[in-house]
Amino acid sequence: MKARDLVILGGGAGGLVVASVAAQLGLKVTLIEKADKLGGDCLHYGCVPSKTLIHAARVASLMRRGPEFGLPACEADVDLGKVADHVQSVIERIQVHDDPERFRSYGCEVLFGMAAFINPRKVQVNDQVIRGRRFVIATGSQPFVPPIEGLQDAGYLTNEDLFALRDLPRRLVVLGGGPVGLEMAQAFARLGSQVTVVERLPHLLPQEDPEVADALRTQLESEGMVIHVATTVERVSRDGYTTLVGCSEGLTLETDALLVAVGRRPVVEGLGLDMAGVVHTEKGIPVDRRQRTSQKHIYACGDVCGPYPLTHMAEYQAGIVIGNAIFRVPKKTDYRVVPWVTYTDPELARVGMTEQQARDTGIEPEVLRFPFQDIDRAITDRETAGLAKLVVHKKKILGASILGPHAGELIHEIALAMKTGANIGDISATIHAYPTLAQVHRRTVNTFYGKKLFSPGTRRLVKWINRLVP
Ligand SMILES: Cc1cc2nc3c(=O)[nH]c(=O)nc-3n(C[C@H](O)[C@H](O)[C@H](O)COP(=O)(O)OP(=O)(O)OC[C@H]3O[C@@H](n4cnc5c(N)ncnc54)[C@H](O)[C@@H]3O)c2cc1C
Ligand SMILES: NC(=O)c1ccc[n+]([C@@H]2O[C@H](COP(=O)([O-])OP(=O)(O)OC[C@H]3O[C@@H](n4cnc5c(N)ncnc54)[C@H](O)[C@@H]3O)[C@@H](O)[C@H]2O)c1
Repeated sequence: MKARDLVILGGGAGGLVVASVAAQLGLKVTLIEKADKLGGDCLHYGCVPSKTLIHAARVASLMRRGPEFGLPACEADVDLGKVADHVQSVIERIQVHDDPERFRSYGCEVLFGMAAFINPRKVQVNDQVIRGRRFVIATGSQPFVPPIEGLQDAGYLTNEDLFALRDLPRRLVVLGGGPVGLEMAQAFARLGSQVTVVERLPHLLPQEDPEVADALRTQLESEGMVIHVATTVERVSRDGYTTLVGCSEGLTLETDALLVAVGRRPVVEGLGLDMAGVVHTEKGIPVDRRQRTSQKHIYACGDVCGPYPLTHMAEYQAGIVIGNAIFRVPKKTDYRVVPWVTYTDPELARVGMTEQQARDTGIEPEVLRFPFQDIDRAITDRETAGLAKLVVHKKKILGASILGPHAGELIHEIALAMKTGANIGDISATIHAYPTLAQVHRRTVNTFYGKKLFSPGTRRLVKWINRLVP
């Protein structure tokens, strides 16, 4: 029986980072992936295909918007099969980084098959049993499909089959107004589907600041999407090729395709976690701040443990695992400054607290806002929808929500300010190039200083100085 220093279950974002570093440091590492290729959800069914599709749909939208720029209008005659081929080609291009041979060249053993613990020190894959000193569970998550009457019989799509569609559905109902639902709803709407979103709660993106989420909703509706919030789907049925989606308040939607995007479920089944003595629930595997499970030699990272089901967080947690399991230093997670982005157009980016979250901790924050309609670069690009909103206390930034063009890039200036303890005065004092979208940060913080600068007190002071000093 083989004995390894580190055995990793799952070759997605989290598992691959740990495998690559551990093998290059000379440890005996085995990486086990149940699919027939490495890369996980992000590469095959998540970030990469979704962002590629979003960009293709944006190009279609820009073609249509030609006259806004003095150019001819051009209605894109979309062949979804060709778009799907393009999406696949991008996956293949990025897949090169996750080629098993690359990992093998570092000395990492890569095995394909379903891994399961048979006891706290041993994992079985196919007919092999592998003994390990330490383990990392990085098995990710899968789409949660709610128990709605008739849904299984009527059929539905999830992110696992959406990107393989070759025919554009004329009508698409999206169940769930979270990041997956909204990104895909807008992309399909721009490619030509009539899209309706059904969200159970009163606001889209319920984890975001409602003011900013509602501004995004207005924008999506202006593009022709129909959005029902505070609406529950009660039953789904099929009538020939049409799917009937029965909702609360007697609303029935007719559609050609139904996308279920109501959240994720961590992959904990079939892993032999009971045999390993690893505590788990259907919400995932609880870990401490060093990413250790209830068995201290078994670590977990990524969607399987949360709390942020995002690729950059799986990678961040993988770094904590590397610190603890490989370098044996007690490195701990710190979630005070975590940025994330919903890649709608405009993008909605967030870091730190919302206004309400700050109030909930007993702080009375200063809230600074600035609209993109007054940012020159947004005007030149005709991308003026949205605003930046900063939540500030004693000049320190507690959080930010940005809805606007390239908000996902812009949020990182705020993330860096928060991480380094820079205050709004530092942002105001930093020269920002003209005309960039990043000027929104100076303009936002200057709404704070503007009030003080042009106050009656300062005006009196200026008058007085100018009288006294010749
Ligand atoms: C549509 C969509 C869009 C997304 N867009 C973004 C985005 O823009 N930005 C972002 O940050 N995040 C995004 N995410 C989230 C992101 O994909 C996940 O957070 C990320 O993939 C988590 O990485 P992971 O390593 O935990 O899991 P995964 O990448 O899913 O990897 C887990 C791997 O474990 C394997 N596995 C499971 N069970 C076993 C077993 N028993 N034995 C062996 N192998 C096993 C799986 O096959 C899989 O390859 C998106 C998700 C979706 C669904
Ligand atoms: N841009 C990104 O970074 C990105 C993109 C996609 C996904 N993700 C990650 O994947 C995770 C999963 O995304 P998601 O959008 O599937 O889940 P989510 O949990 O973030 O959002 C699901 C939405 O569906 C709603 N909902 C739940 N049950 C419902 C029902 N029965 N009927 C109608 N609405 C219902 C919820 O209120 C919520 O608004 C996210 O939390 C995120 O971390 C990230």
